Amino acid sequence: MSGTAAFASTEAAAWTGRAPRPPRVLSIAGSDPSGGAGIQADIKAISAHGGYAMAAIAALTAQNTQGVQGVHVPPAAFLTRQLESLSADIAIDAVKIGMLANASVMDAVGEWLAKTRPPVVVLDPVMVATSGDALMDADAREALLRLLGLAHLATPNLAELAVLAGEPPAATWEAALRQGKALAAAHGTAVLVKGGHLEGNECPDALLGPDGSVEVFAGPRVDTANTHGTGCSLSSALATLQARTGSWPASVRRAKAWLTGALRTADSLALGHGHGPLNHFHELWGSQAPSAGAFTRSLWEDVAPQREAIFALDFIKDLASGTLDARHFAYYLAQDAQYLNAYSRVLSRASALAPTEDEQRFWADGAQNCLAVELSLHRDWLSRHPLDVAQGPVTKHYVDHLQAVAFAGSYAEVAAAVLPCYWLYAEVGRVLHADYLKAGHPEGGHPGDDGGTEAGAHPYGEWLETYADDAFAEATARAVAIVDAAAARGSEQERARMRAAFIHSAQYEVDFFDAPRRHA
Ligand SMILES: Nc1ncnc2c1ncn2[C@@H]1O[C@H](COP(=O)(O)OP(=O)(O)O)[C@@H](O)[C@H]1O
Ligand SMILES: Cc1ncc(COP(=O)(O)OP(=O)(O)O)c(N)n1
Repeated sequence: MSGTAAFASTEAAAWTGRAPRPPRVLSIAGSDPSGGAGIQADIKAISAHGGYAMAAIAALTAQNTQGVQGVHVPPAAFLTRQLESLSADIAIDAVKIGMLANASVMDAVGEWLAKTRPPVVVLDPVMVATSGDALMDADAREALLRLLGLAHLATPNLAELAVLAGEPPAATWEAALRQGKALAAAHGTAVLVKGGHLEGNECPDALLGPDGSVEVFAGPRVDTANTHGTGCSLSSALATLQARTGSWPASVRRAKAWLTGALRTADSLALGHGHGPLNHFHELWGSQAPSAGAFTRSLWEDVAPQREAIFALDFIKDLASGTLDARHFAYYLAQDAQYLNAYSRVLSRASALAPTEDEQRFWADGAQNCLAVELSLHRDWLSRHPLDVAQGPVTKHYVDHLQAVAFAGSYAEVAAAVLPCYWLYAEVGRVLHADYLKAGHPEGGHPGDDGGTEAGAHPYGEWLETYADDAFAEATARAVAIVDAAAARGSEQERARMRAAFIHSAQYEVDFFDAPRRHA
């Protein structure tokens, strides 16, 4: 989706906490006295993302982790009084809307929004609690749709999406995306389709623009029953991050990484007997520093969707089978040469920031190797497959991201950002090389120096052999260990930034392998 370039620069500012002042974020929602969802969750999520939280209470509930025992809706006119008191005095940077129980409350909020026009409005169309209890009157759909037109982003779960779309609940992710696209186009509002209620190991979300744009955010499904308030917390985090970064994709990426951490550590709160709350302040409260290897193991698990995506790419499958279009291969090499040049500079930055001489030397060696490989690409491959290509969009975005981290990030963050290039490349090399040998190709059974293909030889055999290089595997193991050590020394917040940088780079690795098919 467009906006990725803008994302690279604004995101770094958001992550380094250099926003000039906290955005003022208003939640208009219902109260959950157990603190897991509603206003209480919103205030925590806004605060966790550096916003100043305000709240106008649209409903009171009696609820706990097991269900909703009662709902009281104050008169809509009193909600209007709360809203007008606020906007008469305080400039509001973002609004998150949650539980609005009936049409008159929705219309009151709609009137105030139309008058006030806050710069960011996120609508989480709460209808039913995780426990299954109804939180919205069944006849309020039309009023909710009117409100949708006043929001910049709506964040329905699959059941809510179906109600808004006027269709049965989507049974597949593809069907949900179709419903989300139609809703976004019909109301001129971006829609975040959420995969929380899907089955399987993955938990994707997708940002659908009213212009038909689609950006999918992969994420692992966390195995926990403590999911009370995920939708409330996500939408509040998004409103706050959007006010800080001005970029929806950047906000979704960051909020999702945070939410995954909040779910991962939710069980440690051990609250109630039903669906307990998320750990909103997992980045602030910290936990014990991770034990050796645990941090990078969790990173590896985080990027399971990216690893899977790489091996599902036509580029990788065709490279392995030898059927890859020579033009695509040449494009890949040309981009790789350009990438390596920039990557070398980022490794030099890691070297400059390194806390020990040993690590300083390790990254400096890596930087030098990149330049050597770049040179050999030009000498050995690009001279045989000449292709005059400018820097492609994926190369640019990947390099922008790395440079943003190198410019503004700590040593630990830079190390985490450069790690996927080592680790995923080594993994691809390991798997492709093993398949290559399994298919009966002998070591050294590659084309001659003239670039011609000998009968029966794999056209990319030489390439695949250099891919599975023992020295590179060793360097990868060392980079992994360095990242673990840096994570153990860092704070919980720094580890969260490391994780975000790592996941971000891993996604660019996928895009990089897919770029020849899209741009060659
Ligand atoms: N078990 C889970 N593991 C990881 N992410 C989850 C899990 N459950 C929900 N999410 C995420 O929480 C957010 C809310 O999603 P969802 O549960 O679909 O909506 P709601 O909370 O409104 O019912 C989404 O970003 C979704 O991907
Ligand atoms: C007051 C209030 N607002 C919203 C909800 C919904 O929260 P939950 O059931 O956890 O569902 P998501 O927030 O995950 O959509 C609620 N229970 N109470």
